[in-house]
Amino acid sequence: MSEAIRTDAAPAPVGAYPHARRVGNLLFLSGVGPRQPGSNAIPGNVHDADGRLVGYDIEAQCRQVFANVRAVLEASGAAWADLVDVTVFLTDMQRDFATYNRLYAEHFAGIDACRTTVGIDALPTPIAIELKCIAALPAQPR
Ligand SMILES: O=C(O)C/C=C/C(=O)C(=O)O
Repeated sequence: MSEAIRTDAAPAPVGAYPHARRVGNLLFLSGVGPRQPGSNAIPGNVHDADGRLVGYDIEAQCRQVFANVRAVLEASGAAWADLVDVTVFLTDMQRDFATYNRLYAEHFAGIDACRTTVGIDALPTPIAIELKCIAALPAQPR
């Protein structure tokens, strides 16, 4: 069984891809950032009068990206506890790792998902964090 999942509860993809794809009991999530579903606003981003990004709040972005991952999981019939592998992309590792790592620990306590954190130059939208997740659903349907 293979099924693509799309939902209005998470920010719209910025290209030709679904929010997730389920293959058997494995659920592969596309990369998701902290844009707000329905508006594309990015929590904590600060712009100058000309609209240029002059600062951002990594804590607000972390909380929203975790909420967006949860929304995709729930739209797919999965739960936060089903996460087994998480890849995290940060555009400013030096500035943001400690805050992100603290919030990650709060959200993933008891989950024991594997994790990899990668520093990168940029993401397709002006965000500071993106998550790429894999979940394993229980064998029995919920
Ligand atoms: O969700 C975003 O804001 C940006 C993420 C984009 C991608 O992961 C992609 O285009 O592949």
